[in-house]
Amino acid sequence: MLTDLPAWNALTHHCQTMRTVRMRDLFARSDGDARVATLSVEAAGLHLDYSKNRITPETMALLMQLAEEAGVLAARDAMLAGEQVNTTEHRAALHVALRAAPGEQYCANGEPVGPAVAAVLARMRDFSDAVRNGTWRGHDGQAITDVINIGIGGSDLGPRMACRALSHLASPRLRMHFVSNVDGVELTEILARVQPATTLVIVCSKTFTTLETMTNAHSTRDWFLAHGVPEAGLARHFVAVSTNTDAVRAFGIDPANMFEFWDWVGGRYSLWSAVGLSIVLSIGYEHFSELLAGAHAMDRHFATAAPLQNMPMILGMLGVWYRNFFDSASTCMAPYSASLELFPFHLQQLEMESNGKSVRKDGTPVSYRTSPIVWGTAGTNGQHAYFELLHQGMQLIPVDFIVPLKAPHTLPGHHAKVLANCFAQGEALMHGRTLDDITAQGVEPELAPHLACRGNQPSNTLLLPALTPHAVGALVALYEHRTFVQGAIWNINSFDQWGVELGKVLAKPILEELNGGASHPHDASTAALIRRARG
Ligand SMILES: O=P(O)(O)OC[C@H]1O[C@](O)(CO)[C@@H](O)[C@@H]1O
Repeated sequence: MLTDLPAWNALTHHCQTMRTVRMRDLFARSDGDARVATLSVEAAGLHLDYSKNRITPETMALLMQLAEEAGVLAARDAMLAGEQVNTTEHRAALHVALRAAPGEQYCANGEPVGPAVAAVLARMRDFSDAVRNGTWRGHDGQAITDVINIGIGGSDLGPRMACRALSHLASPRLRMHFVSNVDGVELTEILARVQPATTLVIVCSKTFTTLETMTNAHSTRDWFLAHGVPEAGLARHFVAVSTNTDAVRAFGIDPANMFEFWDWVGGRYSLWSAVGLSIVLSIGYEHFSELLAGAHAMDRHFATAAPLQNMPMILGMLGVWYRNFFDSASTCMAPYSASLELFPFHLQQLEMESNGKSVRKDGTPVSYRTSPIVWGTAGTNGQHAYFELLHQGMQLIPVDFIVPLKAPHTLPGHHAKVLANCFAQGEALMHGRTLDDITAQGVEPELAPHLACRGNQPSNTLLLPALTPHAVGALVALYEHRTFVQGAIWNINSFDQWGVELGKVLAKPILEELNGGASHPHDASTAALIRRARG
């Protein structure tokens, strides 16, 4: 039992002390520089300063002791060894194999996966080169100008986020579009902007059965046919990314135009696989290789660095510290870069679909908190929206500031303002503004309480050298491994997602009823809503 471990008990006691410690006092001591040096770490080109946390070196030692006692390192090694760590689906979770260096060998179910991975990557390279250089053309011989990725969840969020993050490297000849929502609005808007003869569609779905994706794919296919593309010409406009060859064929896409991936790749860990085809098309294979190399560098770091120097372990255990010992319910992601604006959405699926669980691997209920709510938006926008609550609200909400040191553009003057605001927010959250501070400035006593900022709010600051594919790859892999560390501590299966199935199952009979079919039994509220919708 996690809560019976010696380190858990030691942390429970230690937390009593740390609740009363103010970070500004820790920084005010003469060893402030030493604190920063001790509580900073480098990995895969990223720099993490985690000194603005409610911790001391003793806290970190205890957290790593907990990781050791809870078997996190053994769990990591089992994942890397290709064991079936996804225990309910009896699958390995080998996303690291998708970005392995040549010569590294990973096996799923005892079979080496490297050759299959390399073969698909080679096909992705050849295909994307052909589309990008105009060799692959639409049915009437025109070059492709627009690519639509139709997918949802992991088949959308990862590639959409990466294309946005690296849009400064995108081919000016290819416009990328992403459709996920089944509501038809996204698809209608995109189809109004593209021409069928010059549009390539990627139907991206691990299962090739997902309601949203298949609905959007069928509507798009109908749109092509209605706009003069003959059935025989569709092969120039549709490719598939999937694990399900039969369903791809049944949809009408030749398996020769299918880019395969495998059941040991979880949807939310799949942007490194053929699911990243849209990324390759957008930024080119060389850049995609650098993205993989950045993730690989983080994988090697995670696999080999000592716990106290191990960035994913540090971030993961800090998350456990606040979630389990301070009962913090949510965590805020604040990338100070519009290019990274979709990163919090990617993380929402990564963390909450992975660790939003309440039973342990053996099916028994957990007796402690699991995944916090992950939320956030790009800075500096967030400052003018919800940061008030971070500074003056009631809850403890750790913040991760993520910022590239160089801008992906050449507009003068902007980036220093981004950095200044990012650093200032971390400083303000940590330092706060006490009544004494305010009174010393001569503020009227009635106004003073309204100006006070509680401070002592924890944050991490993660610096990327620039928005290079390598740095973005390392960043995403860092958070994948952070999620893994936390799942291992909580002893839950971070690789299944049975909870989302229930809603999918219940939607089927409701859809039949909305389409005029017979009624099914429902609770009174749902039945009334269906009656209203039917009119
Ligand atoms: O790629 P698929 O099979 O269409 O699934 C899409 C998404 O649906 C889920 O299975 C559940 O929402 C995700 O885990 C997955 O990324």
